[in-house]
Amino acid sequence: MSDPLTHALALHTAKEGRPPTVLVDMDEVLCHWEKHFVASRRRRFPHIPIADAGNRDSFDLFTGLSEEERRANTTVLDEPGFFAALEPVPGGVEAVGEMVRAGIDVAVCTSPWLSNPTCASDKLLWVQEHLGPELANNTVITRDKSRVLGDVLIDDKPEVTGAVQPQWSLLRFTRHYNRLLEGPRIDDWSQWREGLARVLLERGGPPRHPASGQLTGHG
Ligand SMILES: Nc1ncnc2c1ncn2[C@H]1C[C@H](O)[C@@H](COP(=O)(O)O)O1
Ligand SMILES: [Mg+2]
Repeated sequence: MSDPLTHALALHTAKEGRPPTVLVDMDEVLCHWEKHFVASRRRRFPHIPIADAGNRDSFDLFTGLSEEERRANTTVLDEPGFFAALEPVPGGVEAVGEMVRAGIDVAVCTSPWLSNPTCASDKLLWVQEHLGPELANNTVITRDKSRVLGDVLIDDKPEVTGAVQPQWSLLRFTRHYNRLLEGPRIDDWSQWREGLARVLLERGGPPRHPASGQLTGHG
């Protein structure tokens, strides 16, 4: 008997006539954005206190801050090179490689910090360096992930919304600001197989013939 992911991939491929497309977020999913932010902020502005990474309840960095704190945060986030220097989240690079080897169509899907002049190119450099040129080719940089086609989006943002109804299903990557929300999640990359299998199986109905769209296995 096959494991749940192999089973889910086979069902999806039989129904859709193609393997699933999995979109993978970068900040706080593939790379440690918050840790780098807090360290840079303490280095640049040692006199302005900031909570340790992992201690904010709100996703929004600017909620309830003084003008001085806002300016300090913006200065750090706007620094050229900030987004190329992030450490990988353990297991993420390996998980993406395993997905590709399992035949999954993987694309990186990430939002830029628009006021940082090198953010988008730094994100591409990060993908190229850690995941290789093929994944760099398959990287979507957008402020609106609802417009990106895919079956599953792995993301830490509490609610990923945009201008249209997304086609993908969200598989949450657990972080402190999303830990109380309902829905499928993985707590770290060691859980990606079970998490992805669950979301794919929940999305799939009975298999359909790829060419005719007819239900299969019913006489
Ligand atoms: N936890 C966060 N709080 C505030 N802003 C964040 C957080 N994680 C990422 N960001 C910023 C940094 C980037 O500009 C975008 C990336 O968003 P993502 O949803 O990870 O693509 O938002
Ligand atoms: Mg993120």
